[in-house]
Amino acid sequence: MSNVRVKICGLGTEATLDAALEAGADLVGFVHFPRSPRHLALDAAGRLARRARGRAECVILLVDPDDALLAAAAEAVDPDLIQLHGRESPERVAEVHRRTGRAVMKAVGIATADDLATLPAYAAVADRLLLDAKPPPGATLPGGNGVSFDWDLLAQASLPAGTMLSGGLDAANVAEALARTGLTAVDVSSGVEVRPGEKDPARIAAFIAAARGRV
Ligand SMILES: O=C(O)c1ccccc1N[C@@H]1O[C@H](COP(=O)(O)O)[C@@H](O)[C@H]1O
Repeated sequence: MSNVRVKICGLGTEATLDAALEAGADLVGFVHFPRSPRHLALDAAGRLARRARGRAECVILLVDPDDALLAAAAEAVDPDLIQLHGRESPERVAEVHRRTGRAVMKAVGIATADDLATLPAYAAVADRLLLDAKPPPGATLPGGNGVSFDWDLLAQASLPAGTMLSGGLDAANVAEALARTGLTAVDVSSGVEVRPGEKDPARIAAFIAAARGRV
């Protein structure tokens, strides 16, 4: 599917950012969450975002940010999208949009069919939804864990256009994930790394080619 939109998340260097842009990434993500091996200070994320400007949408990933962090991230990174990957309520998602004037992508963890019940409330206030696996027991991160959820749960769900699929995707499974869910947008972090936090240009290119059905 050549119209598939791809986000590469957790980029941390100019070289890997350039690799993602050259391979045709539609969105590039920068993680600001100190516990993550992909954590970037806001000024570093801002430098990479300026490098990508005009070539891809820039996303700053935050987890349960307070108002001060939101303002600092908007100022330093000037993101096209703020990805909220914590326990933000629908009311908080709406408030983040109102306060920053930025588009907001809300990540929602999916483990069982019950989790789909929360989606309409988020869809009403978020500019985009991103569906991720819930963290496995003992995980210290709310995302970026390289684990998938049962894609077939989405068969009965009515999802807004542009909803992104994430969680444990890689070049070997992304085509099947797209086919099974019917979604047309994907996000990857661990699946294009050689070790946590270290992106691999060859894996980034392979992932984007596989997502677009070019292999
Ligand atoms: O990537 C991280 O370090 C991260 C930290 C905190 C919250 C979310 C994070 N990443 C997001 O998690 C999903 C799935 O990642 P993976 O491909 O399974 O590793 C993705 O949306 C990332 O943006």
